[in-house]
This record gives sequence, structure tokens and C-alpha cells, in this order.
Amino acid sequence: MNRAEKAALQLRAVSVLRMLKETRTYDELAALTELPAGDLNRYVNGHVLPSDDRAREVVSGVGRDALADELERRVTTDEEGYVDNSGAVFDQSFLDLVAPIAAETFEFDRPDVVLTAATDGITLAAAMASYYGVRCAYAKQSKETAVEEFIESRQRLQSGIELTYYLPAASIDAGETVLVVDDLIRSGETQELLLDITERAGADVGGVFTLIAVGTDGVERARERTDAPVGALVEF
Ligand SMILES: O=P(O)(O)OC[C@H]1O[C@H](OP(=O)(O)OP(=O)(O)O)[C@H](O)[C@@H]1O
Repeated sequence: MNRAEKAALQLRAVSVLRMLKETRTYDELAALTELPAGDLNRYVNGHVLPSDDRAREVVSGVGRDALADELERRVTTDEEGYVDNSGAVFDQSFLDLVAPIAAETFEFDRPDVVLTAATDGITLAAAMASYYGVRCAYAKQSKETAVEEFIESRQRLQSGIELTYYLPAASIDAGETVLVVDDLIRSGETQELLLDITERAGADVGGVFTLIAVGTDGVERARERTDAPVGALVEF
């Protein structure tokens, strides 16, 4: 890890600690992180940065669990099992905290592009793309006017409806590495379309990440399509 990466990791740990501190006392934060309350106070107030070992532990250990709890608090499910996750996907700063934790936890290959499907995956894709410092692209169910060439993927869904996603062809170059993300995976049909688009572009899949996996079918389906890591922050 070079100096800039170390500094970035330390600052991410401070962001995670600040988020956790919003609803906790320093003693509670100390119990959660197993770090001394006095040190935590200095980190949260920005007087001292945590060591890289402590920072990594905060980001991928307690940070992941705490963000998963926070996500569960922000999501509601109705009696038919439909999920309202607007409390998460409408909050870009929350997703900005998720991005480094997802990257640390699942060790995706470093992408050139983060790809998602419009609409609800876009803010997560933007957070992941910003974290890696790469482009973000989203496939849509309609063709953008003035774009001449598209990569398209069509699938007949379990429901019998045919679904087509279109991505402007210039969004992904052959040989690039693509991280496929979405806010939610249920049947895995949307992921399959995105993985198909990646393949049609001649690109490689560096990983698949979702905030929420509803059941295991969708995640299993993605795992059958790729050897790259497939991860979910929470599973319902
Ligand atoms: O695993 P699947 O069964 O394919 O479901 C997952 C998809 O469902 C939701 O999108 P939706 O179709 O509701 O469109 P939206 O993002 O525009 O709301 C969600 O954002 C995923 O893209």
C-alpha cells in the first residue's frame, strides 16, 4: 500500500467512525470497536489518524457489520415481500460509505467501468465508480436518442414478459474489466442481462455487488455466470 492509499484508508475509517458515533457514546463505540474511547475521540475529532491496521479493521470489520445494520434499518418490506430501499439508494453519502467497505470485503478486481441497470442501481454505481476513480455506465430499457450503436440484451422473464436493456456501445471497451452492481438482486434476471451485456462488449467481469440479496436464487444465478466474486451487503 502506498502512502496515498494508506491515507485514503485512514480517512475512510474516520468517516465510518463518525457515522457510528452519530448514534453512540464513546463508551459504546469503544465496546463495539474494541478500541480505547480516548483514541476514538481523537480520531472522530480529526486530531489523530488511526494506524493502517486499525483503519482496515474499522473499515472491513466493524464498518461492514454496522453498515449492514444501518441498511436493514433503512429498508422496509411489505407483506408481499416487495422491498422499499429508497432510504438507502436516495442517500448518496450513505452509499459513499458502502463503496470502500464493499471493495475491501469482497476484493473485486479493480474495474475500468462500473455497470448497472437504470434506475435504482445508479446511485450505488456512482458511489462505487467514484471510489475506484473510474467510469460509471447504466443500461436502460429504452434507447437514448442520438446514440447510434447499442449493446443490447434481451431475455424472457419468468413472468413471460420480454425485457431488453440497451447500453450505448461506446460505454465499455473490449478487454476492460467491469464491476456489475445493483441495489437489489431477487431473481437475478437483471444481473444476467448486465453480465450478458458485459460479455457482448468483450469485457471481463471483475465482480458482482449488490446492497441487498432477496433470497439466494439471484446470487446463485450470478455465480453460475461468473467466477468473479459475487457479494451482497445484506441478505433478506
Ligand atoms: O434480480 P431481479 O429479479 O432482476 O430484480 C432486481 C432488479 O429489480 C429492481 O429494479 P426494477 O426492475 O424495479 O427497476 P427500477 O430500478 O427502475 O426500479 C432493482 O433495482 C434491480 O435492478
